[in-house]
Amino acid sequence: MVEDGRRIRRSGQRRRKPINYSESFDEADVRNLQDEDYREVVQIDSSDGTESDESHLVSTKLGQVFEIKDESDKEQVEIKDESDKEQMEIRDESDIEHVKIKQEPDEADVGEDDDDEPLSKKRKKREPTKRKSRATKKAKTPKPPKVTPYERNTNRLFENHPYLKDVFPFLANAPVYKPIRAEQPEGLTIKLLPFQLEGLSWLVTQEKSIYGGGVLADEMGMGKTIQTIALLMNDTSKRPSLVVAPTVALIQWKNEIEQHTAGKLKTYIFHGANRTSNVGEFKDVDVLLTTYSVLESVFRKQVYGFKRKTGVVKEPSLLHNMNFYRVILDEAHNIKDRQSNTAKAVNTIKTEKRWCLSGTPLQNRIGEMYSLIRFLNINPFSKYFCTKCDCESSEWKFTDHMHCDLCGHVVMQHTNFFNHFTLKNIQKHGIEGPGKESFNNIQLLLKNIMLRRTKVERADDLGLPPRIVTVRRDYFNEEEKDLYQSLYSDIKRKYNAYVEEGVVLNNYANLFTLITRMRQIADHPDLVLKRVKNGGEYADSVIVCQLCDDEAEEPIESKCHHKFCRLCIKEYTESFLEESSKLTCPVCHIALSIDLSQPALEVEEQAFQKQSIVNRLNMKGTWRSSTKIEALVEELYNLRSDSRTIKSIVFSQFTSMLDLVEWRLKRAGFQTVKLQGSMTPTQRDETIKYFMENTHCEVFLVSLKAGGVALNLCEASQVFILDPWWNPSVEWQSGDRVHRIGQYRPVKITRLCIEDSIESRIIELQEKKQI
Ligand SMILES: Nc1ncnc2c1ncn2[C@@H]1O[C@H](COP(=O)(O)OP(=O)(O)OP(=O)(O)O)[C@@H](O)[C@H]1O
Repeated sequence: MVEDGRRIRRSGQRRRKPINYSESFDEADVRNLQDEDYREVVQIDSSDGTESDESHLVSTKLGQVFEIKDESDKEQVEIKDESDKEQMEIRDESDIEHVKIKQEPDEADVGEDDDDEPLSKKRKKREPTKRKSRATKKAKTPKPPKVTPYERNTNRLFENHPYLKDVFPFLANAPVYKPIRAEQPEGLTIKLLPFQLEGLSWLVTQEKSIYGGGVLADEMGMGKTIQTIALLMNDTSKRPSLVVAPTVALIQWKNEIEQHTAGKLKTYIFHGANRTSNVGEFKDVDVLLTTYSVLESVFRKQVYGFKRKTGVVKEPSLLHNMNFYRVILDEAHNIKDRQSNTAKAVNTIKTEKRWCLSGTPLQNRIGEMYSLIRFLNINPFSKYFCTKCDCESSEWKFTDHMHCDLCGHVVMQHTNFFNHFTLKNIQKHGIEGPGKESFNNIQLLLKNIMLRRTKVERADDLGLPPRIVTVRRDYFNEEEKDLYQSLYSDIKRKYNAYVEEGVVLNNYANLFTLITRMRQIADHPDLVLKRVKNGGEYADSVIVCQLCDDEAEEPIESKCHHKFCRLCIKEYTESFLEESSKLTCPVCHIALSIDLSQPALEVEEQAFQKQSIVNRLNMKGTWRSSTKIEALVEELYNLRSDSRTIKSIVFSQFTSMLDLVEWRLKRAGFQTVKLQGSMTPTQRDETIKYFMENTHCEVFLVSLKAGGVALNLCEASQVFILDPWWNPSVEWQSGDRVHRIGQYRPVKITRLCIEDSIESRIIELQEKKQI
């Protein structure tokens, strides 16, 4: 029943006009594929061509797994999720209303309408004439328009917190941002481009404003780091600053600061086991650099403690006991889950100014902005308000889970400003009517706290060479085709059996894994045939992702002790947006509980090498390459020239694929380096340096899950993406590693695709969406 109900709702939603976020968020690029499209991709619905209710539901569900769905559905699903997620803290207004109507009816609630309705319905049947005359009477005395639950709550909010009325008029009347160029800061050795000088001027003005910071959201590779360093140099007496960045970007930050300030700013990397515990060492430090994982870890140890023989020990966090002048979050979307420990860890840092840097501040949902707004402390957007009295608070304080610690009113009577004035109406109305107003509200807010420029807008300043994206299409050889077909038939058979038994949803994770296998075969059959099996020879020494069956990249662990690549489990959990209550562990099927931003589990480098697929295969004897690998080899051969080295980056989401490619390329005479998740920041930095500085090193193999963001790899001008990723923005980010300032050669991005496999369908649908 529930499923049917859901299906009906969804089909209703599909009729709604699709919502295009990108209109308002520039290149927010929330491009998902339609669920009809998804069925086209996977084609595993009932074999007779008719679509059962359940198959429809599941194809829709699976569509969400791979983010292939209708945009209007997306809106519903995404926002619904937000309200689900915020169930405890940010209540649904309609819920509040529902409860209120029952608990304490007021004038509006017990209006004529409510009482008359059943009676008038009855009369409609029995006394048509009388009913008509009454209608005429009514027409003479028109009723005042009904106040919607939303309006009622808004009124109550305004009654109890009058200043809230002025928030949006204030934002609307704020001076419009006018690009003004700042002076090049003294001591900054890199000459800022015109738009970067404008950026610096905005950063300085913004710090002086009531917001004390904001979001610098220039497109990737336009120099957000440089502009921030310029801000640091603009007034060096304002210190210390804390930069929180992903591990992969940490050393890059240090290098850029040192290179471009001629050593004027003293840096300290707070990372690794040997980091100091003596705050005195930070006395002369201008910029402290750390990672999200370290910050989360020290926060956790301070708040929750850790186990020792003597019991739980709590350790004060050095970073949380310092007073910073400013905190800068690089790749700030790392805190988009506001309930994660990482978000809590950054929110509790003591600082005067707060900055978020991100080329993609909005990856999936508008709700993701909330976590950034909370960090930035943008009032009243980050606050909770009581609709019954003047109580307001930055924290959600309900010790007994029922009544507010401050005012005693119940949970339902509290709401969050951002949620009420932006999310709720978009959830209910899309961008029509009140939804449009909420959309405008978000735009007003962003206009005041965010600066975003795109490469296209600033093409003249940047002088970037063109970027060409092509798809190279190949066909399976006979052997691969047989294998693929048999796997495909197996999946189809299993799927149909699940449909018949009515247990498709229970086998969701199973299907997810099987489809990953189809994608792995398109790379090389050995990824499936020779994968590390549970309990197998290497199972103890390596961490295997329980979703992709590959060596886990940035492995993280669920409460039920199962381990996954961070990106795999993230995609998996995001696919349950509509029904988070059904989110179960793909291994043991109990309700899944996992902190997606927890620090990655440590992997022994030696174990990592020992278990490489290359060590498991007989590479010298009978090993056969694959269509995909040979296509890459051919492309790389074609790039060879006598006069110069053309460097390439090869991305794959499967580390085993990178191992095979590495082995094959070495045999073909290519010098390669490889970046993988298990490397320390120093190892990563040395590997990047080796590639950039060594002319003979032609190919850089990068795990999409580990190195898709925050890398500067301008020495290369060719990018090969070996396997399409469900979320196209992850692929675009990889291309931006080379198409950035400092690139003078035309950039070519080649996506390798096996035409007669699931890959061609994914690419087809991604292209369809981009038109
Ligand atoms: N004005 C400039 N002159 C020369 N090089 C520059 C300038 N601005 C930035 N760069 C270089 O361009 C590259 C990209 O800059 P940066 O890393 O700051 O971009 P970003 O916007 O932070 O990128 P991402 O979002 O990918 O992290 C860097 O190598 C940087 O040194």
